[in-house]
Amino acid sequence: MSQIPEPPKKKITTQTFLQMKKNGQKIAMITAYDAQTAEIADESGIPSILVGDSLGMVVLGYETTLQVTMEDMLHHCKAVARGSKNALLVGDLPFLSYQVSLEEAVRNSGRLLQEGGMHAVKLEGGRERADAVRAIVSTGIPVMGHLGLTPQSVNKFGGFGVQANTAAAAQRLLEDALILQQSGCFSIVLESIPARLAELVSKRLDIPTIGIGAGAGCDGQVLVSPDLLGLFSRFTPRFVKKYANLHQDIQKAFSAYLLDVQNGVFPGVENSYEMSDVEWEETLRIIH
Ligand SMILES: Nc1nc(=O)c2c([nH]1)NC[C@@H]1CN(c3ccc(C(=O)N[C@@H](CCC(=O)O)C(=O)O)cc3)CN21
Ligand SMILES: CC(C)C(=O)C(=O)O
Ligand SMILES: [Mg+2]
Repeated sequence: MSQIPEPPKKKITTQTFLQMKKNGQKIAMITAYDAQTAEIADESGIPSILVGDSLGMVVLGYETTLQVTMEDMLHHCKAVARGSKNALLVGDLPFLSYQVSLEEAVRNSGRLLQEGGMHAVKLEGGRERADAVRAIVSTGIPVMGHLGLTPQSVNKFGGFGVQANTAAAAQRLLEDALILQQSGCFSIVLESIPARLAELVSKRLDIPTIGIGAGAGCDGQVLVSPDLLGLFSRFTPRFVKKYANLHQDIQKAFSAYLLDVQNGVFPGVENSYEMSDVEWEETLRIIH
């Protein structure tokens, strides 16, 4: 077999995102919250990783994303940054970190880059966040928008249901998307909206849309990694496709380990350490 090394994979930037849309190349993104997952994503050639505030629901055990803090996000952003080499890293701004003032929005975005090792930030909302987007982008920090089902507003929506499924709401979402683009966003997540609306919005925008529950007409897709791995099982949104059944696999492994321990089958000699007979004889001689 030839031993020609693969050319080093190039670092993905926000410019790559824009170029991929121009070239009609679909953009794949997954969430990650730890170094190990980020490393595997990188090995797989996934061009972009989102450290989502879904962290709160899939890793930390909260019912919603509202409890997630900047400190939580930074802790996991740092881990992902340590595990990733080439992916464009986007950090979610948690609830209350960008809404109170433009100063806080810039400060907290900067922290995700300076301390967290991210390359860009994501925030939820449309026209009401245009000033925040402009302030952050003017600092040199790329911003990804997020429209449709914005989970930090779950208490306003009354649940995690589909959004923008009326003509008026669809028109408003398109307007918000155009405002976010105008305000300087390099990309927008479209979550849980009708597929044909997402396709229309994607065609109207120059910046790439990244869909989750928004159909095949988006410029890219994002999924929560424990969802696509079949690891998270408290609920499964319609938009999730499971590419593995890790929940079941891990449960089987744990059960097998439990049985082995109970039956004295584990550890075997192959999992144990020994000392030389000479040292052992000496040990028995000096201990009583
Ligand atoms: N594991 C996980 N996956 C996600 O995609 C995700 C999170 N967590 N946490 C943050 C947000 C919340 N999201 C959610 C959460 C629940 C539904 C859901 O239950 N959807 C149902 C319909 C619910 C309804 O109509 O009220 C579905 O069948 O799709 C969808 C998106 C998306 N994000
Ligand atoms: C679902 C994605 C878009 C997200 O915002 C998250 O993981 O927090
Ligand atoms: Mg999020």
